[in-house]
Amino acid sequence: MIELKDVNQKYGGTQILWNLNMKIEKGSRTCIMGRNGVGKTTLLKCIMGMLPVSTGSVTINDLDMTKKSVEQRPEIGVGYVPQGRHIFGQLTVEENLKVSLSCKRQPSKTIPESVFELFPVLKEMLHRRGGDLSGGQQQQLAIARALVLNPDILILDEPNEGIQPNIVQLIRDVLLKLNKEQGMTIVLVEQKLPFARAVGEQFHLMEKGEVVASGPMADLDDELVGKYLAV
Ligand SMILES: Nc1ncnc2c1ncn2[C@@H]1O[C@H](COP(=O)(O)OP(=O)(O)OP(=O)(O)O)[C@@H](O)[C@H]1O
Repeated sequence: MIELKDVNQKYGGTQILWNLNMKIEKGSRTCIMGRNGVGKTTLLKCIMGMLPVSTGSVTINDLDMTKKSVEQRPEIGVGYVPQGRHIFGQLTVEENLKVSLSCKRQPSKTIPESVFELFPVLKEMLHRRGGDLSGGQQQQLAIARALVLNPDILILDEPNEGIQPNIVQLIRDVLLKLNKEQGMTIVLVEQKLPFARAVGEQFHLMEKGEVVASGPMADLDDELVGKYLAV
């Protein structure tokens, strides 16, 4: 389980997260939602150790994550697909995937075949430079790079931004499959309601750095959508 208790976070003098509390159950599919700028990416970066929390606690399976480095997250079984993908444009698809293998959790030096079963285009593009791939292919690579380490928890920050509909469907199917067949916990920051509803079982809705509503996805009704998501 991922648990955040009374988390405050500041960029310099500007406070972004305010006494934020959130629980994400093991094996769940959870969507974190909210309008632009409410602090969703900041929250994920705090979970990933990319930003320090000012006060409060972040635990994963009862381990205090505020004391662990970014590099220790994969060993604990946490995979991260950042907003904007951040693949290495000058490296080939194969090299991008192998970068992850340098992490201790994966004893093998071979890219698991399972990532190519999920994203067959990556096998075809294995020797192509990351920077030459389309946006949709880059996103598949970014997800595959996290999966190479066989995480128990996969955290994705708006994986569908600027992606064509057939790849959005593929990503949806992959996330559902990973959750159903491997029990992988899926944590998704998502602004698009249809995708969030298709993937998420649980939601947390954020506004101005706080969680304002949480529950099963069926409880995300028109009133909440109108109040906290509509633009
Ligand atoms: N490096 C930074 N320095 C200062 N302020 C920042 C920094 N990064 C983000 N912010 C501010 O923190 C607030 C929350 O940003 P964040 O990216 O976490 O929101 P978000 O909900 O993920 O938004 P989006 O949906 O647009 O990605 C915004 O007001 C943003 O301008």
